[in-house]
Formats: sequence, structure tokens, C-alpha cells
Amino acid sequence: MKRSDLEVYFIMGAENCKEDPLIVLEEALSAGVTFFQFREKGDKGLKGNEYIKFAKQCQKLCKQYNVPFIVNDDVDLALTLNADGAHVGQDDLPLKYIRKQFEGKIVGVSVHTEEEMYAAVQGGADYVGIGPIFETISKPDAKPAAGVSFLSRARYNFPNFPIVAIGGITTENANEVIRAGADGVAVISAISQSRDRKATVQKFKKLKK
Ligand SMILES: Cc1ncsc1CCOP(=O)(O)O
Ligand SMILES: C=C1C=NC(C)=NC1=N
Repeated sequence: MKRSDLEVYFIMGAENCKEDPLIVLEEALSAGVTFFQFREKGDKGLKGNEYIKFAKQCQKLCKQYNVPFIVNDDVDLALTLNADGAHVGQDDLPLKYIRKQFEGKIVGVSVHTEEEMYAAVQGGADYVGIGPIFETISKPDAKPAAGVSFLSRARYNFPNFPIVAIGGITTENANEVIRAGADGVAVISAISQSRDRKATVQKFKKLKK
């Protein structure tokens, strides 16, 4: 995994889409998103065979566009589908255990403090997700928007470690996040609910490093 793979990191579940989620994903992939995270959660989320079928369809699209297919939280699904990796939160750890299960695959970790960042790097994470940077509408239980201060500190402490920023990121505020040191932006609503997905993704791809 390269740091540049994190440039435009699309995250989506069926609940984030007003249109057919597979059409939303295909449009995002053809517009040039560089990474995809399957994040199907919440009580309205698909369950059982529907859930697995939807995940496989998303994985198939990612394969067609040669974009990494990462599963959020559901480590078992990631292993069952032989996904390109998993993204886990602090309550999904211990990382050592997950790292072993995903030899040669991508393991991403959400971090909110310097201790969590240090533990993620030490534990062998391939990248960290830092946020929410701004207020988000897509995660009801998100921590308060933290701004870019922790992001900048994480970059200062780990100049070469892959970092993606997340939370309320739009084409308007994305430059600030890149300037603060993120390698890329992880986005749900700005892409899944965009009126012009292609234009939105293109704007995210032109961010000034
Ligand atoms: C999954 C997650 N983790 C922190 S904020 C967030 C949601 C990001 O969604 P959006 O890009 O729509 O703000
Ligand atoms: C909470 C999250 C933080 N960061 C990323 C990349 N994905 C997530 N689901």
C-alpha cells in the first residue's frame, strides 16, 4: 500500500445512498476514487445473505477498477471475502491479533490520541484514519469535530506514516486537511450524496499537496 493510495478514500454503505448504491459506487470508481471501504452498519443496514451479497457486488466493482476493497469493522466478512483488508476502530482491537489474521493485507486503524497513534504504528497498522476533523452527518456516535490540530501533531510525530483524514470533509475544506499533513481524504456524504460525483471526485484528486 502506498501513501498516495489514500488520496481519495471513498467509504459507503447502502444507508448513505439515495440512489442505487452499486451505481453510486461504480460512478465513484470510474471518477477515480483510489480506495474503497465497505461500511454497512446501523439498524437499517443490510443483514445476513443480503449483506454478504451486497459486499461481494461492491468487491467485484472494486476489482474491475483495481481499487483496494476494505471492510469496516467486520473482520470475519473481510476474511470470508478475502478482501484487500480491514479497517478497525479502537474497540475492535487487539491489533496484534488482527494483524496476524491479515498477513499481507491492509489493516487500517482509527486513532484519536497520540497514544492510540503510537500503538497503531507499533502494532503494524498500514495506515491510520484521523477524525472527525469537521462536523459529520454520517456517524451519529462520532466524537466531537477535532479540527486539524491532532492531525498536524500526528504528521509531525510520524512524517512518513500513511494518514487519512475523515469527518465532514468536502471539496471546500479538503485543502486544509491536506495542508495539515493528511495523505488523503476519507469521505462518505460529499461523494455518495454529490449531485455531480465525477466533478466532486475530480476536485478531491486535484488537491494541493
Ligand atoms: C466513519 C466516520 N468516522 C469519523 S467521521 C465518519 C463519517 C464520515 O462521513 P462524512 O464524510 O459524510 O462526514
Ligand atoms: C472511523 C473511520 C476512520 N477512518 C477511516 C478511514 N474509516 C473509518 N471508518
